[in-house]
Amino acid sequence: APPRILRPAPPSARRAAPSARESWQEHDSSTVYGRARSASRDAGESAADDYSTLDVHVSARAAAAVSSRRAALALAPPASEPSAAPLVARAEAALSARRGAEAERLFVDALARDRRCAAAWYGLAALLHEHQHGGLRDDAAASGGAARERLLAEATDFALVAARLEPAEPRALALLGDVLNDRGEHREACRAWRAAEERGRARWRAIAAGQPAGAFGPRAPLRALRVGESVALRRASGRPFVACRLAARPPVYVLEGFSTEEERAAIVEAAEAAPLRAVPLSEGGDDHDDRRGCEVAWLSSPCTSPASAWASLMLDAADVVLPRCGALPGAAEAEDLHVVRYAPGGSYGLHLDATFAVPRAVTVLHYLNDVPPDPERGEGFGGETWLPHAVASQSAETGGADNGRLTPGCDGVLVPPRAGDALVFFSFNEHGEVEPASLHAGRPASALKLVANQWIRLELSDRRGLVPRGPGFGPRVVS
Ligand SMILES: O=C(O)CCC(=O)C(=O)O
Ligand SMILES: [Fe+2]
Repeated sequence: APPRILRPAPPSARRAAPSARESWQEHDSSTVYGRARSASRDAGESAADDYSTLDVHVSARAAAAVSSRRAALALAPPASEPSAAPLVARAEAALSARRGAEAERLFVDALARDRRCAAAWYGLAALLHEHQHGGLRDDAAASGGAARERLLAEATDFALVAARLEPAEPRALALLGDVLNDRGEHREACRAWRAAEERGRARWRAIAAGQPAGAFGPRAPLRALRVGESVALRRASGRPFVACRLAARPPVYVLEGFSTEEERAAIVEAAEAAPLRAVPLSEGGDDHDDRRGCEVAWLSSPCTSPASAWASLMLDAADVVLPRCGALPGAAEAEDLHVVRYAPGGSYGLHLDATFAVPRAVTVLHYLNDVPPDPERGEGFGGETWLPHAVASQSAETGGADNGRLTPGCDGVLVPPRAGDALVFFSFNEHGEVEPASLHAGRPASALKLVANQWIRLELSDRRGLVPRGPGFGPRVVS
């Protein structure tokens, strides 16, 4: 899940002087963060998506910011390529490979060709947001204080422009929420997230309506397994593994022996060489991030690095879990690999991986090392992944003692990290809705714990992608 780091935002100059109006600018009202101020909205009562209009101040600031970036980059005037699309595709690949400076040039260049290119505005906002989190190798991680504020202010404007230009898309508003949250503008962040969810829900309702049964669930043969049953399979690469079903709702599986030692070693090595970002313990502000004592890094998906040592791991896993459903746009697309390294004692509190705006249909959590049980505290303190509400039949009620409390080891599913295993669970139910029982946690680790999250989306509308493969792939039953 994207980290949300909260720091108090200094009162900043939010309103720059408006400059000349361009044709793509429309509204001229006094707004903050792209919406008209009104008493009821300020009280947070309205969840209406009023991001489909754009204030002239915001658009003027965004245009000025792009122009000054363009000047700073000393880009030649746009000439040869008439279309922004190829530039955006290259920029997205550069961003995924953490080449921030190159991504910036390309996005800015794309906007010089087409000022209405939503993907470029969104990409620039994502880039700046990631900069301030230190998730890029370039200079950016160093920027703190005022520089950080400036980056986030620009990211706010860019996300608002993108949200206006693609009114059916949730991604820009989800990002806007993250950016505002980072600025300490929590109420505004909530509005943006709510509006993103509204957009996402409408989108998934429409898509789900046209799907055959099971489109959102596990593919065969995982689908047919009952809880407690297992089946011996082979990865497309030929490696044998065993799939075992752990819960019915949500569908939860463990794929035993799925990754190879070489793949795990390569992931760990690359993550340590990548800009690992610490998720701080509190003090200075990360009270609201429910991770403790861990660091995170992103590694490129096979889309941008088809030759990476973990590309076939991700492709094979995508193949095993989701049905290839022609009507569903981009089924089996994955984000970049999200590596988490927990120090002893590190943990990740209960959370959902998916929202309508961030439709992570399936989580494949690759365990990269063995974590021993805690000799004193026992179950639930060995870095297990816990899904407290997971149940063994569709109709079963969630567990819990008389007091209604759920306990690791008694309730739900508790999966110990074992090198090579992959935990698979589905965050969308058969109706294409987010499944609340997919709530999960990383329990306190007794020792160093390394995992890699592979999030497979129903649709991949942001910069991270995995090239879908042709028909004919999929796990083979070992006879
Ligand atoms: O570390 C774990 O066991 C869970 C990690 C997780 O849920 C996440 O990174 O989203
Ligand atoms: Fe998670």
